[in-house]
Amino acid sequence: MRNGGSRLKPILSGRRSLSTLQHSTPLSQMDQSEAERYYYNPSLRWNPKVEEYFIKAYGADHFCRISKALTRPSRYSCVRVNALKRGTDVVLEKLSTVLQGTSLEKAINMKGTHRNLVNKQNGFLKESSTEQHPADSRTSGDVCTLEEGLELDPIVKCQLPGLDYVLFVRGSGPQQIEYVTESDRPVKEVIVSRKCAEAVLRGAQVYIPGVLACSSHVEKGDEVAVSVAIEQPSSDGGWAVDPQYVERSGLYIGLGTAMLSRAGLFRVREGIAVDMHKRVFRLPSFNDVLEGEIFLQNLPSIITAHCLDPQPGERVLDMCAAPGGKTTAIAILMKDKGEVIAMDRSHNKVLDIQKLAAEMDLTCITTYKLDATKAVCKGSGTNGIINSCSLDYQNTEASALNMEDKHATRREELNEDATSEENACRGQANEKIYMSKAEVRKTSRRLRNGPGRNQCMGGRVERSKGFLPNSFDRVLLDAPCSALGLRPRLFVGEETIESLRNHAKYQRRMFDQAVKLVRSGGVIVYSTEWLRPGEEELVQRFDPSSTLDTIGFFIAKFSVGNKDGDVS
Ligand SMILES: C[S@@+](CC[C@H](N)C(=O)[O-])C[C@H]1O[C@@H](n2cnc3c(N)ncnc32)[C@H](O)[C@@H]1O
Repeated sequence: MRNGGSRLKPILSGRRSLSTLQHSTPLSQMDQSEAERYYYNPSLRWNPKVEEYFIKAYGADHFCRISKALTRPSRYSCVRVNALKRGTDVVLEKLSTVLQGTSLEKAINMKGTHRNLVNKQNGFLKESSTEQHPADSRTSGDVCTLEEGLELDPIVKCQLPGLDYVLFVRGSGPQQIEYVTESDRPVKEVIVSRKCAEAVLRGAQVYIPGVLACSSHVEKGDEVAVSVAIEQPSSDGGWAVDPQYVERSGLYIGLGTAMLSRAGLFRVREGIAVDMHKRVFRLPSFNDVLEGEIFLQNLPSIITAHCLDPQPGERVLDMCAAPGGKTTAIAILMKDKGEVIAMDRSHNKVLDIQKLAAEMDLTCITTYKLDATKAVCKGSGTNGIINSCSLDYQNTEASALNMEDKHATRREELNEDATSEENACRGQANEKIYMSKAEVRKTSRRLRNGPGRNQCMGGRVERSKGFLPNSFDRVLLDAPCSALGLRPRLFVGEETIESLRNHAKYQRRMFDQAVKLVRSGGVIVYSTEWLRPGEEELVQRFDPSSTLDTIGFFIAKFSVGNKDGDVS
């Protein structure tokens, strides 16, 4: 990859929110290096001190492999079936039909497999195929690995005990893609935010908020090459995204069809911007597929809820619950009987939990906006919930929040910030000689993540002042963390040694609250990322060649004794 450091433009140099990319050279006249930039091989940028620390801790080779593995998605998508609505076999058949009838079929390469769902064996739903596969020679009773299972069948059931409501859908990659046009003209381009690209690599389409820049003259229906704007070192010693930055070698994630003209991409605020038809990593998109019947979720997240082992009729607390993946898994395991209290610090995210619960037809979930570090109430009350008050936001600023909450919430909600403001903000960037550091940070974050949502989404959220000690049978603490370990990750430079350590300190405060909230004899499950200082031993065990969807995840289950003694 060429080093374009000297060609870096300052982050705020863009004149418009959606920059125009200029291409004038026909492909045939491009020099070799320019034509060769169309591939995918990003290298993960770390904070130098974190890199130094991890190299020392894990060894250069192991760390290099971890770093590379993080930039690639897993080779399958993991789907949790809403067992209260459908049986896994029914969903498996439905999914096969849905996938066969659409462009998703190509994505998972179903060709050559003649689906004839006949046999169930060892948890994998097997099929008769005209092609004999070596794994077919195994005798009844053999257990095949996930890799083998997916070789045989594009969709397989999980073999882990108790997890037969989990399906794996085969993907593939990296693929070689030809970025050429018939007319020998340079392919038109769309540059997307990093968060958008990470989702696309996992099978999503490119949505409008993720688009940062676009070639001129893109019309609806044009084929466009999609690349990602990743943070680069900036002149002030930090990191910055410049969607106009010309050095794009190794940052191409596929080809798609523009669903709108360039002008349309400027105008519209939501919807699909680019329908990806050639992906570097082929994984199906599950947008609008069997809504409410399935949920796309990483395997460790599913295992976390499973590990909590919630029982029907119990009272369970999910302390950092949004968007509600684990909350809904817990409610389903409880057969929607009992009470799952799902809290999150962010108003909008609480709405996400409500939306997901409604989509899955789950009624035992109650949501609250509450800071998990203050989850134990000080006063007394009934029913374990103190002084909860109801707040009704209708697209207003969160003016009713006190300042402390407001700051905390703002940090979380920066990713959800204003689309309309963004245009103005970036438009003003050139004209303004002075911008406060906060404004620069905000703008930089938006360039990185895409504009996201506009303030509060509107909707009713209950705000709780906390719960009584010993009031839950089980508590899940899926603590906020660096998420280092979830793949794909295309940039990790913002994590410093200090921030990685701070996650642990913050989590400790939440864990102390969890211990108070669970009753004697109850259970706490704590889950977080793996890659952080002080836990080298765990990381040594990680195999970067694994195809798992999460390469660093830590789950711990604590049985709480008589509360006077220790938690074990
Ligand atoms: C790892 S995510 C949780 C994912 C979720 N458990 C799921 O499976 O869908 C962490 C969540 O913690 C929330 N959070 C961060 N700090 C918090 C706090 N002090 N109190 C409550 N929630 C917090 C964030 O808003 C974020 O939604």
